[in-house]
Parts: sequence; structure tokens; C-alpha cells
Amino acid sequence: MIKVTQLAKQIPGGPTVLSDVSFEIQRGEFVAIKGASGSGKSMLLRCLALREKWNSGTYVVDGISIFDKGLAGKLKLRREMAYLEEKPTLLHNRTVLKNVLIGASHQTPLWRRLTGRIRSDDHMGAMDMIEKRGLLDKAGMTADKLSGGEKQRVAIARALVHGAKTLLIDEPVSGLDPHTAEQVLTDLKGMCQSQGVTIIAVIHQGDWAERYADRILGLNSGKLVLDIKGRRLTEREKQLL
Ligand SMILES: Nc1ncnc2c1ncn2[C@@H]1O[C@H](COP(=O)(O)OP(=O)(O)OP(=O)(O)O)[C@@H](O)[C@H]1O
Repeated sequence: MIKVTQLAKQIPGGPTVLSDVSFEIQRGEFVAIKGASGSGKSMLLRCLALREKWNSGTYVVDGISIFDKGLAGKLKLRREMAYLEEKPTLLHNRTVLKNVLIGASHQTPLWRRLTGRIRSDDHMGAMDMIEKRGLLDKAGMTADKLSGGEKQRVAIARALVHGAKTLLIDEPVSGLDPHTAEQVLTDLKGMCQSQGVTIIAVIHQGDWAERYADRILGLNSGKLVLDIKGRRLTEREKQLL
């Protein structure tokens, strides 16, 4: 479904941060990217999310090369492959529900957006997504009162309401307490298994990737040094990263 071949990225006038990166990812897989600080994890995610241009290599999604997609195709792809930064951008003085509904606005006629009248389908869809993220009791709360993990989950709900089929998430559990991290990862894994959502997440710290991911991609100095099933890494594999 996602096929990357020999991807290379050089910062203009600067270092090469990704080189010869090749892998394939199937729909519904939960893939974790591991690697030391500066190894190129975020850059790879940003390239996959079409937030960064790369210098060479091919990138094919559902059998179609990114280069063969027109502007409309690329915009659709950016909606279907949602990029979630480490600290999600939410409207702090708006409720959880409103923040999630923003994701549905591309399907909402302009007059409804201007008058603020929400379609009952959109409302129910958003509430359903909020409930699935375990945030039903917070739906009416403003985003500034949420914890880091709750904000992540609102951003995930918003992306799914927006029609995302793939989530590209930078550090979904960094800074979370173990209990919340487990909740977030269990939720993500459930999405892959029950809804076929594909997840590619930078998860470097601890053994979260080993415990939750179907696959682990490992980067070292911009090179792919590991591509294995999700399992406990051997000492030799740890040393590669
Ligand atoms: N705009 C830029 N200009 C110069 N160097 C950059 C730029 N963006 C990224 N880099 C460099 O590219 C390398 C990879 O960066 P990236 O953010 O992908 O690392 P990372 O593996 O995500 O690190 P961390 O775990 O610390 O977030 C780093 O050495 C970084 O300094």
C-alpha cells in the first residue's frame, strides 16, 4: 500500500539526513520508527506526510506514484494520510467537540460553517469518534484543560473524522505517564485491527514499540538499519540504532 524506494533527503546546503531508505507498509499495519536523536525519524515522517520534499527516490501509495498525482490528488492524499505533530495544534478556547468537528469542515457547505449550524450526521460522527477515544465526558470541555495525552487523542479523532486512513504520528507517547501511554497505544492498535487504519509512528523511548507495533523500522544516521516484526530487540539490534 505504501512503497518507498531509495528515498534520500539532503538539507539544502547542509547534511544528508536520509539516504537509501526503502520499505513497504501494508494497510492496517502498526509500524514504529525507532532511532537515536537526530537519526532522521521526524524527517522520514514529514516526507511521508508530504510536508518535506526529498531529493531522490520513489514513493508509491496504493499503486500510484506521488509524482503522478495532480494537486487535487496530493491534497486528497494529505487528508488521507494525516500528520500529527508531537504537540498537536488545537483551538485552546474551543471545546473538544468543536475541535473534532473542524475535521469535518471540508465536507460541510460554506453556509453551515458561516452560520455555525452543525449537521446532525457530523455531530454524531464526531461524538462517536470522541467516545471511541475515551473522551466522552470531556466533549464539552475546552481544549486548554486537557492533558497532553488527551490532546493527542482529540487530534487523532479529528484526523479520523477528516477521513484519514493512515496516521503519521510523531512521538505519540513521549511525555505521557505509563498508564496514559498504554491507553493511547492500545487505542491505536485497536484502530489498526478493527478499522484497517495504518499507523506509522515515531516511538523511540522505552519498549513501547516492541510491545505494541507490528513492525519496527530502525534508523541510524538517516539509513534504514532495521526492518523487523514487532518483538523484543536483541542486544545486537539495539546496538544498530
Ligand atoms: N531544516 C533543517 N536544517 C538543518 N538540519 C536539519 C533540518 N531539519 C532536520 N535537520 C537535521 O536532520 C537530522 C534529522 O532530524 P530529525 O528531526 O528527523 O531527527 P529525529 O531522529 O527525529 O531526532 P529527535 O529524536 O531528536 O526528534 C538532524 O541531524 C537534524 O539536525
